[in-house]
Amino acid sequence: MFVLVNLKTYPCDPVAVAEAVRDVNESTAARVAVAPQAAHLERVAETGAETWAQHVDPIDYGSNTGHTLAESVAEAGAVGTLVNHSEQRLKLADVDGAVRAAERAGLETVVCANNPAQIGAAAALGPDAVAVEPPELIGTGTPVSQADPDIVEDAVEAAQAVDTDVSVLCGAGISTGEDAVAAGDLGAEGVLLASGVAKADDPTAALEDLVEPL
Ligand SMILES: O=C[C@H](O)COP(=O)(O)O
Repeated sequence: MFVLVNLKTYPCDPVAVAEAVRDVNESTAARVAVAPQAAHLERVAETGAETWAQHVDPIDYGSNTGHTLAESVAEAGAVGTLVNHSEQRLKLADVDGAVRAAERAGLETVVCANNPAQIGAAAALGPDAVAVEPPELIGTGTPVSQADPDIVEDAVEAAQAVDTDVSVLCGAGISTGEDAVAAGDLGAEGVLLASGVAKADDPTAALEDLVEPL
């Protein structure tokens, strides 16, 4: 199972969390990665943790002030990127453009979406994976895999109807190993989570608990 820890803009120490991700990744069959803010990518990647960007823009080199270029995050050490996170929504054409930009830079992609219908549309754009996240559960500590299992199963069905090569992750409120196992039982191949680790008093212990049954 893929466990992707998004640090958002939480006031945690990104290097300390990345070191925990690196160490936990070595002790589990799960694949564990971390997505820090763009400004922290290089320092996080230097820890040896698998490092993802939180966003890239649908742009190429040129006059794009304030945008995030896929090649630059790859150069900073990212191996993948989220696209269209609920907190960084894009128009459909821009989701497509961001996925193409990420591919151009050799980045793996996870396109986020709110519901199964959007998951089908996202899967049609050919990312490596999609992640279904009901916005109302994000940051609540109420796990989508237990509070709304139908949305996960329907998202898996919607993605597979479009492209069986696209993996499905789920996110929102995931914080324990039990939540992640429930996600796997519903057909998800991974989980996308944030507050359960980034806001934990002891991120290493939180991660160890999360991967323990995986
Ligand atoms: O990117 C992560 C998701 O938005 C889930 O956030 P959360 O684990 O704090 O609910």
